[in-house]
Amino acid sequence: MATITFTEQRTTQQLKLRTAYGPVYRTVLNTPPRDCDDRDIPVIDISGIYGDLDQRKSVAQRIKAAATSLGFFYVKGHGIPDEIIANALAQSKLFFSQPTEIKDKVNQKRSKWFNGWNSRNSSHVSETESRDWRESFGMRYDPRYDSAVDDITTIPQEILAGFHAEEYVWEQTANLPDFKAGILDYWRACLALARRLIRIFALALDLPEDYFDKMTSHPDAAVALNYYPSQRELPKIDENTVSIGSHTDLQCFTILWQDDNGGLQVLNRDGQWINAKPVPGTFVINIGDYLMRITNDHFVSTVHRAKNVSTNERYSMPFFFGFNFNETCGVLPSCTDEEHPAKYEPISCEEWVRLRLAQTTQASE
Ligand SMILES: O=C(O)CCC(=O)C(=O)O
Ligand SMILES: [Fe+2]
Repeated sequence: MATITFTEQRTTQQLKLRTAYGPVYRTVLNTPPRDCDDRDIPVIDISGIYGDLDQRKSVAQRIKAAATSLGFFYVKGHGIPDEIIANALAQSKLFFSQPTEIKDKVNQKRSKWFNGWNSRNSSHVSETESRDWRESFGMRYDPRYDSAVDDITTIPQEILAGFHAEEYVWEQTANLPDFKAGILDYWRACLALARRLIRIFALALDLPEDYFDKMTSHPDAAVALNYYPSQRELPKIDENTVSIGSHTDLQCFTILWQDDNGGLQVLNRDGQWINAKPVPGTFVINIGDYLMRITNDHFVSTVHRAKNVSTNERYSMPFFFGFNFNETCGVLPSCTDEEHPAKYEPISCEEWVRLRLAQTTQASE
C-alpha cells in the first residue's frame, strides 16, 4: 500500500489556471508528453467550406466531432495563400530581431488595450509554471482595414464603443516599411476564414447558417505574433519551464499558424499532455471559453501551452476570433433541452474579456 501511495503522489501535479471567475485547478499526469494522432487531433480538409451546402454540412459534421471531443483540430484546404503566411512570418522575424530599444517604442505598457510588444518574460500565464519565455506583438480589430466594411461612418455607436485598435502599433513600427501591410494581409485572410468558419460552426450546432453573421460584423479579431527564443538562451530548464504557460483561449475560436519546430502541447481529458506536432500546410484551430459557455459546454475549450524544446527559435501566429464586443449571448437554443437546461447566464463579449483580462493583469504584475 505504501508504495502505491508514493507512486500516486509522484505521478500527478496540480496546475493552476486562470478563468474569468478566478483560478481553477487541474490534475496533470507527470508522464512525458506523447505525440498526437488523428484520434486526438484530426486533420480536417475544410475545402468544402467553399463548396455547396452539402459540402459545408459535411465539413460541419467533422468539425463538430472534433469540437465536442478534444476541441482541437488541424485544418487543411483552408484557402489562405502560402505567400500571405510567408510574408507575415518574414515581417514577424524582422520585428523581433530588432534591438530592444526599437521594440520598446511599441511596448504594450504604452497601450490601453493590450496592443503592441510584450518583452521577453514579461508575461506569466500560469503561476504553477515558469514565466513565459516569449516575446509577442498584438493588434486588434480595426474596421478601416476590414474589407467587409464599406463605410466606417455608418457604424452604430454601440459597436464603435467596443473597438480596441490603436494606431500607435503601426506608427511605432513604421521603420519596417512592409510590416503593417504584411501583418494586415494576414489578419484580413484569417478574418475572412473565421467568418466562413463561424457559419460552419452554426451548421454544426444545428442553427441557421447565418445565425452568427450579425454578431461578427465587427468582431473581436486579433492577431498575435509570438516569438519563442531557442532553449540555448534559457538560463535553466526544468519540467516547469514554458514558452507560454497553460491556459485556455478566451473567445470563440483561435486559428493558429505554427512553424515546423513543434512545442504546442494540449492537455487531454486524462490529464496527459499531447504534442500538437506541426503538420505542414495546416492551421491548428481550437475552441475558446466563450464558445464553450454558449454551447452549454458541448464544444470544449481545452488547456494548452507551448514549450520550445528545440535549439531553434520558434514562431507562431495565432488569430483570436470572438463576437462583436457589444453582443450579449446566452446558451444557444440548440444546446439545451429538458434534461440539459442552460448552465450559464448571458454575458456580453466585452464583459467576458474584461473579467478574464483583469485576472491576467493582476497576476502578471
Ligand atoms: O505558440 C503556440 O503554439 C500557442 C500560442 C497560444 O496558445 C496563444 O498565443 O494563445
Ligand atoms: Fe492559446
